Amino acid sequence: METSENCSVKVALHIRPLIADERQQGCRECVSVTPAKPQVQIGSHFFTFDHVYGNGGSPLADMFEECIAPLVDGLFQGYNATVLAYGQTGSGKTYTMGTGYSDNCQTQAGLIPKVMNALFSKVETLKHQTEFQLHVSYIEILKEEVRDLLDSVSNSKLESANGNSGKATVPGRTPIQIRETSSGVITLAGSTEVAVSTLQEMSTCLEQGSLSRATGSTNMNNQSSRSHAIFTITLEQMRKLHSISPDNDSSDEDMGEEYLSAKLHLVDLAGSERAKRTGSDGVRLKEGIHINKGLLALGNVISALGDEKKRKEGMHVPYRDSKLTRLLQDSLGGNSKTVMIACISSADINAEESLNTLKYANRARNIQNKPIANRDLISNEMQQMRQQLKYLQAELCARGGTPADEVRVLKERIAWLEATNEGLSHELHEYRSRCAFVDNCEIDEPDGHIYLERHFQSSVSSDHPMIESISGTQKLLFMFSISLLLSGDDSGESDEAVKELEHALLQNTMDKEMNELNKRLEQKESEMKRIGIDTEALKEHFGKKIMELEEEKRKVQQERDRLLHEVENLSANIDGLAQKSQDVRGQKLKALEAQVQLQQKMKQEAEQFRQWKASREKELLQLKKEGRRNEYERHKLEALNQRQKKVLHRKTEEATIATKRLKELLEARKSSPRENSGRT
Ligand SMILES: Nc1ncnc2c1ncn2[C@@H]1O[C@H](COP(=O)(O)OP(=O)(O)OP(=O)(O)O)[C@@H](O)[C@H]1O
Repeated sequence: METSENCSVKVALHIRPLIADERQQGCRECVSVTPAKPQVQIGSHFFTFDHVYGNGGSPLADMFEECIAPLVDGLFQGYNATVLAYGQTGSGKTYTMGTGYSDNCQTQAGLIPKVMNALFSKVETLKHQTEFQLHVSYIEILKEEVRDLLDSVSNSKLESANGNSGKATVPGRTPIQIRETSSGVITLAGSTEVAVSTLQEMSTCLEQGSLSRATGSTNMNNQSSRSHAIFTITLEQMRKLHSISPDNDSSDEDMGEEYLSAKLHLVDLAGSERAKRTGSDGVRLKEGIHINKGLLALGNVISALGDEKKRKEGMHVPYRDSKLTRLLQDSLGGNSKTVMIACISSADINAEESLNTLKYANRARNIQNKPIANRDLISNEMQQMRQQLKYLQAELCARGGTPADEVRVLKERIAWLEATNEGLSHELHEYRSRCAFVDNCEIDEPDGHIYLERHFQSSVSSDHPMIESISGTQKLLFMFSISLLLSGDDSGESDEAVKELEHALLQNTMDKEMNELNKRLEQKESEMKRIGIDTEALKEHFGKKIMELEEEKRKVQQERDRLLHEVENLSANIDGLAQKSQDVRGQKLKALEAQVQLQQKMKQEAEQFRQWKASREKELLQLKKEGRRNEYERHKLEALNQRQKKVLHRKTEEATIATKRLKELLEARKSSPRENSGRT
């Protein structure tokens, strides 16, 4: 695949005009568009988007050409694309996308039908050079479940089961699973991919699927979409590649094939809604809750991706929070060119929801996608080579001259070099054959004339080193001999001249050698002389040096002895110090030991004291206890004493009374005999 380039999500705003219901309610428009600018104002808030359509902005009819057609073109270059319609319920998403399309109401054709038209007209123009294959799939996410809108079996079953289209999952049928390939591409396992080859076939798929989509009536929309729907067109192409000749821009050479594949997701989201306003309950309410949940997850993904700081910090993007965000993973922050169509109603009754949508869409503008052309590996390599070729051509242009000129010059130069090379090879060949011929001649002519001729021809120039070495008359003779030889004179004179020449050469060489030897001898003699003169001085010099060295040695020895002595002293000192420190350490140790013993003693004494104190306390307690007992006994005895005293007192009183009575009785008895005696 190609290297990616960053491209932000484009946002187009569609402002729906007031509908009949709203007019009846007396609603007013609350959104205004800044003239000639893609800017809107709602209350005190201003928002700028890539495009604004409706309500004073560009006409909605321009939306396809301005926003979507480039995506369709991109499909043919292998770029994935996504068109995403977002907005509150009843804001015009289905109207804009054209998912509610039917052949009978072409007037309201939304974006999808236009995409299909553009796609097939382009296929038609390119079909001669490219092989195309088109597939469509159509799914919806209803209550967090992915459903296949093109599965005729499930849909017919549904229809017969419900008497209605697409409202529940088919029992026994495996629900569509969302999978992620190793390269991070999101796929749907088990969804139907219908191969289509005509516009009619694709329209039928859209119409059939849209009929199967879950819709329902709410207070805010008669035909409200109750699910998020994704209509996906897959375009595969196999292109023939041709090289472009630099001379004329026509293609001339077949360069193999290129495979490209791209997907276009056309997403019609369910609208955000408030149960109070839609008046939904039961099933509708549950649907609404799921719809809002999915949209909230989408909002969180948009927030995470749209915040540059968070993005740079590599913050987690919660794609896995819902099926919707998982399916749109590539469309938001991934490999896709994405256009979001934010739909709002201009009615003041919807102002709050519209403001929310504008904020949501504004954040989406910050999302950076990384679209890449989906080529197979070989095609990709080819593409890179083609790009390299382009660069090289551009470089040639930059250096001056058109690439065609440059190429022509280079071609001419190559041709000239080839011709020169050929000439030189030819010459070489000739020389080789001549050499072979001369060698043969040498063998055939033992008198050596040809041999000499060959050698002297090459050395006939007077600045040849051999000739240079011959001086004066010899040189003249030599040159003369050669000229004789070369003149082809075959007489006895030439033989003599040759001999003379050889002799002269030999003599010359010997003279030279002799001279050389004499020179060297002279050199040696002068050297010997110089050495002989200097011997005494040298002896003296080295004697001095030896003395100096001896002196130095002596000094060094003295120094060494001194240092050794110092070291000994030091070691003795160290020993003394060590002894001292050992003594000090011993004393300290003793002191410490004494301290420790004292501490131990104190501890023991403290322990003994504690024990003694404990026993005394115990004794005290016992004594107290005994004292208390004694006290108790004393009280008891006192009480007894009191009681006994009382008894004694009572007894004493009784005794006194008895004594008194006895006394009385005795007195009475005493008096009675006297009376008796008196009577008697
Ligand atoms: N540009 C427009 N011009 C005229 N009418 C429009 C326009 N846009 C939308 N409408 C009308 O507004 C109504 C609601 O539109 P639509 O069903 O497309 O909304 P929606 O956003 O898809 O709602 P939901 O989320 O509930 O499915 C429809 O009657 C539609 O015809």
